This record gives sequence, C-alpha cells and structure tokens, in this order.
Amino acid sequence: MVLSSVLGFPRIGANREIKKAVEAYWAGKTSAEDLQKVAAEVRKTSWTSVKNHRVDFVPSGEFSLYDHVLDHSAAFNVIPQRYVGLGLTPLDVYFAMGRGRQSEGVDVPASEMKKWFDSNYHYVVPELSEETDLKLIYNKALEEFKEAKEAGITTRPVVLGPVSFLVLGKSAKSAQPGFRPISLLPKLIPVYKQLLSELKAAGAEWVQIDEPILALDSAAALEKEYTASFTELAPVSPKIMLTTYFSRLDSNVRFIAKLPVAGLHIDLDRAPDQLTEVANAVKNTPIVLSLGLVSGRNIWKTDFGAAIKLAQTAIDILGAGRVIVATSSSLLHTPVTLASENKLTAEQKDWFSFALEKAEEVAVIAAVLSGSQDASVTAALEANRVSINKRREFEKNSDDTVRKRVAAITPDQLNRKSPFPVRKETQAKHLNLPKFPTTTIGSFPQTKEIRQARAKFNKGELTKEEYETFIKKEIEHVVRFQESIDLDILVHGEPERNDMVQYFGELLNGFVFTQNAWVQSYGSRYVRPPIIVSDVSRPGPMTVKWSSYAQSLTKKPMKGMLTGPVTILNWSFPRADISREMQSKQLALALRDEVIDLENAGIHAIQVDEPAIREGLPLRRADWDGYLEWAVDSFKLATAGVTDQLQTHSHFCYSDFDDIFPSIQRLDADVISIEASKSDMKLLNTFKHYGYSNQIGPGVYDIHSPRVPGDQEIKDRLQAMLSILPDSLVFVNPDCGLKTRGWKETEASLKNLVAGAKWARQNYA
Ligand code: MET
Ligand SMILES: [Zn+2]
Repeated sequence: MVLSSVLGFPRIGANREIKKAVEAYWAGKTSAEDLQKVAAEVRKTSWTSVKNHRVDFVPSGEFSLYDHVLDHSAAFNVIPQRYVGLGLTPLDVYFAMGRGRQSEGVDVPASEMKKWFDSNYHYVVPELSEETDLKLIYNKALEEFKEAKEAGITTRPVVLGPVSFLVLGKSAKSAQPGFRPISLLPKLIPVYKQLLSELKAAGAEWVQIDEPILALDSAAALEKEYTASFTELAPVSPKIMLTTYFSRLDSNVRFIAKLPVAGLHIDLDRAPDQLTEVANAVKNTPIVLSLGLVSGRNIWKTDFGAAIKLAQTAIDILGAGRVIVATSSSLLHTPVTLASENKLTAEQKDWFSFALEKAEEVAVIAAVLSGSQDASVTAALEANRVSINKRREFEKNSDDTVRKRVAAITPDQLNRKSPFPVRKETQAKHLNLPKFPTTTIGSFPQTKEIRQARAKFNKGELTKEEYETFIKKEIEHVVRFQESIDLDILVHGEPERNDMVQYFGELLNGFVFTQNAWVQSYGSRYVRPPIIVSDVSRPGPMTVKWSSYAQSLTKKPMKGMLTGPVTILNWSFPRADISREMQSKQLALALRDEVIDLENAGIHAIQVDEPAIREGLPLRRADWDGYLEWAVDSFKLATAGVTDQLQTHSHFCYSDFDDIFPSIQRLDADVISIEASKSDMKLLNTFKHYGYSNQIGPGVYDIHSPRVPGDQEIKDRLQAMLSILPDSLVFVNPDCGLKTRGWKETEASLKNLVAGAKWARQNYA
C-alpha cells in the first residue's frame, strides 16, 4: 500500500481570510479573539478539504498568522530584547517582531526579513546570541494537533528542524564577535525534545521535521550537528519524517541515510535525477522514502504517467510499503484552489492544479500505485491522461517565428557596438549631463487617486480616453516636479502600471492572469503571479506612447522604463515544458524590440530593471554559472540593440548582490542603480573587492520608510561612496522606486538628494 502526503497547505484562506482578519486586527477594528476564530476556521477548512481528498498524511502546525519561522522564534522564546517589556500581549509582540510597531508610545522596527530559499516567500530572521534563553513557551505543533484531533482529523504535525532553524537565523547585534547561531544547538535540542515528546504523549504517530538546509551545499559541514540532533530526538519523538526540498541531497545523502529517522522526503520536482541514488542509499535501513512528485512550486497539472513511472523506480528498490507519494514541498507557494477562477477558459483551467487539486493528485497517484480498482481513481487517471495530452498538443503549437528568432540569436546581438569608455564619451556629449547626475528609479507615488482611476477604468466607469487623459496629467505633474527640483535624468513616474511585471505580461502574448491565485509573499502581503503558458512575443509597442509623451514635455532626457526579462520570468509561474532559459530569451527578444522602438521614438536613456536577477540563482553553487550565463545574456540581448549614444540603465534591489557582482559587471549597462542605503553601504566593500568599471548609483535614500533622509546623511553616503568609486562614474539616486511613498516625503527627500549632488559637484570638482 502506497500512502500519500501533503507537506503543508497555503495558510491564507481560499478568500484571503487571513489577510483580511489580520489587517482588521492591526487596524484595531477587531479583537484578538475574532482573529483567532477566523484562523481556527481556516485551519479546519484546510484539514478537512485535504482529508476529504483522501490524503493519508494531513499536515498541521504549519499554519501561520504571519510567518512560520517567526512562529518558531516566538515559541522558542527567541524574542529580541527590544520587543520585551513594552506591555504588549504575546500576539502583539509576535506581530511587532514581524512588522514593527509604532503606537501608544511604542516605537520598534521590524525584524529583518529574508527570502525563503529561492522562492518569493520571505521569512522573519531569528536573532540569536549567547544570551538567547531558549525554552518552549508555546507548543504550537501540539496545540494544532489537538485542535485537528478534536475536529476528527488525525494530522502529521510539521515543525522546522533545529539545525535549519539556527542556520536560517543570524547573530544578534548584541552577540559577541565570532558568535555562530549553530553553537546554540545543544541548548535547542532539549526544547525540541520537550516539543516532540509532548506530541508523542498526545498521540501523534508521525511528525514532519523540515530540514531544507539538507539540500544545500552548506549541509556538508553540518553532519555532526545533524547526527547529534536526530540521535537525541528520535527516541522521544513520534516517528520522524525528515523532509528536504527545493534541491537535491547530492553527497549529503551519505550521512542523511544514517540518521535514526523513520522517513526521508526528497524533492523530485526540482531534482528527479536523485531518486535512484537516494533510494539505494536508504535501501538497507528502515527508512520510508517520501517522493515529492507533485510540485509545490508551480501550478501545472502533474503528469500522472511520468510520476507513476518515477515512483515505480522507488518501489522496485524499496517495495510499495516503503514509498509515500507527496507534494515536493509545502503547497504554501501555490494558490489555494482552481475553483475560484472563473475567467480562465476551460482549456486553460484544464492545464493547472492549485493546492487543493494537488492534494487530490497525491492521493490519486498513491491509489493507482496501490493497485486501486476504485472507479473514481481509474476515472481520475484517465482524465489526467487526456488533460496532459491536450496540453502537450497545445505545446506543439509553438510560435515558429519566436522559436526561430531564439535559435538564430548571434553573439554580436549581445554586445553593444562600442566598449563602455567609448560609449561614455558619446553619451556625455549627447546627453550633456553634469558630474554626479541625479535620477530616480522610475515610479513616483501611486496615490489613491491613481489606483481609483485604474479601478474605475477596469470596471468600465472611465472610458479609455478619460483614463489616458488622467494618466497624462499625472505624468505632466511628475515631469514638472522633477524639473522644478533640477533632477538631471527624468522619468515619467509609471502611473499607468498596476505592477512592474503584470503590466508587461498583459501587453505581451504568452501570459494568462488569474483572479484569485494569490500566494503569500510575506506577512499579509500576497502576490498574484502571471502564468507563462505559451511562447512570448510582443504584439506592438508597450511603453513608447507614454515615454514619448513624457519626453515631449521636457528638454531634459526622459528615461524609458522597462522590466527586464529575468525579473518578468522570476516573478511569474513559468512553463514547465520548456526551459527557463528559453522563456527568458523569448522575453528578451520582445524587450529588445521595445528598446529599439523607444530609441527610434527619440528616447535617449532606457532603464531595464532586474531586481529579481539574484533570486533566480540556483541553490547549489555548481548550478550558478549556468544560470548566470543565460540571465546575463538575456539582459544583454534585450538592451544591446541600440546605438552608442543611448544610455542604458539597470536597477537592482531587494537582495545582497555581493556574490554575483561580477555578473552585474558583465551586463555592461552604462549605468546601474543599486539598493545600498540600508546595508550601511556594506556594498561599498564589494565595489572595493571587485571594482566596477561602468557608471553606478548606489542608493542614497531608503525608500522603504516614510523617513526623509537629511541632507547631511546624503552627503555622508556620497562621501563614503566617493572614497571608493571614481567620481566620474557616480550617479546619485534613491534605493528604489517611489511608488509606495507619499508625495510629501518624496518631495522633501528628492530635494535633499539633489542638494547632495550639488554639494558633491563643488567638493569633488
Ligand atoms: C522593485 S524595483 C522597482 C523598479 C521600478 N522601475 C520602480 O521604480 O518602481
Ligand atoms: Zn527596486
């Protein structure tokens, strides 16, 4: 008998109940009890619906009001001192750690957030030091296990493992130099012992312990820690299903297979090739192998035929009793259910599986492998075969023009006509910019008025003409403001854009959009990624009208503004039938045409944003070069089709770019802007280390907060930069776009920014 399992379910609710409830609570409109009631309902609905699809292992305990790593910090008393003694309830301390708090005399910033591996989910980073007083103050896994049991559902509780928890954490500022979070492991193990033994006493047969770090290179150095942890935990714990995901075990499997666990889960969506090696490694142990066959990261229907074949390989080695069919990771990264979509065509809907449909998939695959003759199972298997075939047929209808263009890409298309020093001269004459040119990253405040006008236009309450007149007024306002404060390279402000990826997706062929396919990005912020379903091409110019209008209003150079191919790809659900590289190149060609059209329309500077280039980086170092090569090539392909006098810009934010800095250089953009002000100019060390030969504007204004940077602060940052970068290369700009800011602070901040540049011109003449 082959069993089935889901590693985790989306915790946002089918109708974004959690977002609504949490935000209402934050706004003081509802009580903590109201919030907990909604949360309990969402949990119960998830357990029931997963169970109703006949999944054997239903997860519990992975639910969260904000973030599951934060839940562990709160449960383990990993609460930084600044949140203690403020007179807040535990729930409010929890939210204060997640998002900061400014009210009734309390003013604490949020904890740091980091990307969850290579996903677009962000977790709250645990802050650890020698002083951290680790203890179990709340056994969340236990409480939710009991809650489910009362609702009649036996679950497999989920906890993040001790090693991953510590490795994902960071040293608190108060820690001694050289302190390593992992050194707390001996103090953390007793906490886990208590947690797990309480679960066992409550009747949990299994527990799922997530150790995603095991699929990274860094796990190789943690063998001792892993062995120590599981040797101590196994005797007191329910049977342990040790889960890994998002990458492959590689050589780590040697020690993992020796751990005293009852089960091991591997991701076969991301790394199907590891199956035989891992199955053989556990063959002579009692370990049950959980096969991550149904993607937790994408929204495509699982090909049952292919999944069954893969599972059969494992069964041949281990026997059916030692194989479980599972989702590859938690379904946290997928939307709740396809049932909420009523604008997709029947054909499109038939391609996808969201979380609830994926729960059914694991159950059906397991039933087939168990030899079920149940009519519903046979029917589901046949229906899947039909759907997959239809999709394959659709995929054959490729856009030959696009495919041929990609196949015909030549190296000279990737390179500008002249090297940067030559272009710099040409552009200097052409653009007539002062030293330390000032510019912004593109968007200006997306005011309530702008959002309302767009909503009205979408509902048909504004005609296209009325809407465009409104947008033009906005652009004119932004242009006049920039002229009034004497910025050098202007932008049009992006008022016409709902989102920097969606906007382009909607104008390109090859994308579909959903109504309700939300996935959590962090806290109560959810995103609705576009889905790439077919070859991408550009039916016509996308931004030329707006950029030329904006340029017509001013004599100063107006920067055209596009989202880069890699970022569009990384912030969408990609196709699974062709490579990401292929999709990226298709996007690049569409953008290349746009860039050329912009230049022909009289635009002299064009920025192609790639904020997401870092996050597409594979988790294993051995895979980095392959990715970076096509990612950089895609950007170059998009931007290199112009004359020497066109100044190309690119922009990076959200991540540490230190380790991929050489690739940033290889993009050969004439100017890059890069988020820097929050990291205390840590980036400067990177410049020192690698050098940088093109023009660069490290951000001098943190746009993530309403705070106005004083002019001294800006001067200090410029001074720090100029101690490392040659003054002929430095641009002056904010960290990122201003769309989330209000006008008041934007005005004040940009005035200070221009003043800073003018000061530098005098002092570094
Ligand atoms: C996340 S990067 C944002 C870049 C975009 N051009 C903006 O200014 O909003
Ligand atoms: Zn940005």
